Amino acid sequence: MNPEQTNVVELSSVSKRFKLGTTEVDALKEISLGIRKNDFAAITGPSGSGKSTLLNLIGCLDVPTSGEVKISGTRTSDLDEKALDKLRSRAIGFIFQSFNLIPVLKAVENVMLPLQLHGLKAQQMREQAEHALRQVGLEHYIDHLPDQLSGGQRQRVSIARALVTKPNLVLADEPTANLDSSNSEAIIELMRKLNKESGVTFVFSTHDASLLGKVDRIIRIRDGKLQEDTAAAPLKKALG
Ligand SMILES: Nc1ncnc2c1ncn2[C@@H]1O[C@H](COP(=O)(O)OP(=O)(O)OP(=O)(O)O)[C@@H](O)[C@H]1O
Repeated sequence: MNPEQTNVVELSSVSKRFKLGTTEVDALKEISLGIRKNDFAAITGPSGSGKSTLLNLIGCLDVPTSGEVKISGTRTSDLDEKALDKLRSRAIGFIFQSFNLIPVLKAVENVMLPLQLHGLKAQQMREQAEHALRQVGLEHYIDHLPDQLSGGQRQRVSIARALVTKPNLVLADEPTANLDSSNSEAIIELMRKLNKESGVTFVFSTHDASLLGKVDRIIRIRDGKLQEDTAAAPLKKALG
């Protein structure tokens, strides 16, 4: 079997250089890795090591300076902005550390938002949003506004919003950074349950070493370089 067929996203020798005035920062250097279907993976590394930059490239929110990104086998450099937008909105869900909920919209209305690009009727959007809120255990908070919810509940709403379009891949940049330790664990356990039950691939970044015991795969970066990828370990071992 061609291993690429099972990869949701494939990065080949990807580098990212930022220019700030006359200064250049090599945020990522020659990273090659594949995100496989059903992965439950954490990207970890010190502050400034390139975690957010890597997630942004995996999610096609940014483009590499060199190297290649493929989504489900399609080279993203072959797509125009409109095609890339469409691919992103259908295939990838995003979760942010600050939740990014709209304060004047109820939980269910926040979750309905990504469906507006999908040409559904209002009733269908509402039913799908309510289903996503049930999946994250918020069936009793459907009509609450974000400021009537705790931090952990707000992050659950944003997980429901990421899942409502039924993406193959959900990316989360430091999803637990604004939560206390018990809520952080609960959010990772919820993502893991959704990963096991619905087969959604999850990749999230974290500083928090205590969460790494809960993932199947650790992608560790340092100074923009891939330092460790536990998914690659068995292969290396097998090759001696
Ligand atoms: N838009 C940008 N312009 C210039 N430099 C940037 C930009 N985005 C990131 N960088 C630089 O790239 C490097 C990697 O940043 P990145 O945000 O990916 O790290 P990180 O590991 O996510 O950090 P943290 O854990 O603190 O969020 C840093 O040196 C950062 O200053």
